[in-house]
Amino acid sequence: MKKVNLSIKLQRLPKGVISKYRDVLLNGIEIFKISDFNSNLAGPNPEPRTLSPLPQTIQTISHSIKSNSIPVVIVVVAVSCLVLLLASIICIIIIFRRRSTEETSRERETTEGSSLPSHLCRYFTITELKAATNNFDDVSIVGIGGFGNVYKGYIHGTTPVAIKRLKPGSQQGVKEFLNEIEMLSQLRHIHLVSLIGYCNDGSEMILVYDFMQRGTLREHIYGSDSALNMEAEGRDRIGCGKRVTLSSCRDEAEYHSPGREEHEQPVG
Ligand SMILES: Nc1ncnc2c1ncn2[C@@H]1O[C@H](COP(=O)(O)OP(=O)(O)OP(=O)(O)O)[C@@H](O)[C@H]1O
Repeated sequence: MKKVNLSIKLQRLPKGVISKYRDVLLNGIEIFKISDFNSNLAGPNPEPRTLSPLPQTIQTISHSIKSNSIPVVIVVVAVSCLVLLLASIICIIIIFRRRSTEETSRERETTEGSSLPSHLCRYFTITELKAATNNFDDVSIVGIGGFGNVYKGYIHGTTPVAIKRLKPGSQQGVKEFLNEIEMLSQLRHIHLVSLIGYCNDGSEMILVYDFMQRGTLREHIYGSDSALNMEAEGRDRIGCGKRVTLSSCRDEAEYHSPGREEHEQPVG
């Protein structure tokens, strides 16, 4: 039998430590023999476990703190899971909504522009053109023609374009709009302004051209003020000159639609 010196120490609780056993008196001590793992009491005592440096009371307190914090941890984890779940649901809803909106607008674009040659020139949405012209701000207007206001806008942030927006009650209508798109999207010539694209969202009819920095042929030859005060005779001459220019263009152009109305083109 292994001899072990046993000692019992009685002392006051350290300051600040609260225990429900504070007033307990030591009446007696019971000493037990510890059985081994086979419940056998015959052998020597097993090696005593190294005691924790903390007194039992402190262990009890820390244990009670631990057991108190378990529900808090559970609540925190549960709330975090709930928040995560809600966030994922919201994300999924947003993604689905965005996808369905994109699909709807794509469908609208294809149905509305189905009769138009979208493979030859680009289809712009009204949102893109609003962004390009600062919501069709009057400050962006560079000219007014028979079709409507012509705005200077920027696509891809830097590329300047002329945006012709059909005004309500314009003399030119759907037929001219379609004719312009079909003809100009197939006709490319160095001396003719290029049609980049169009927009037909809702009731909008908008044409997007290369922006001609130096204005129209008329403005280029006569200046913008003189063009406004031109005599009828002068206008006729320009009309004639225009036809000459266009007929020479026609010879060089890749394609010319026979139904195309000849009119003045801005110059590059
Ligand atoms: N591609 C362009 N680049 C720069 N300015 C342009 C462009 N197209 C038009 N403009 C400006 O807008 C004004 C009006 O042009 P627009 O072609 O609409 O008039 P229009 O000659 O009456 O033709 P239409 O009758 O076909 O509308 C022009 O005088 C010009 O100042």
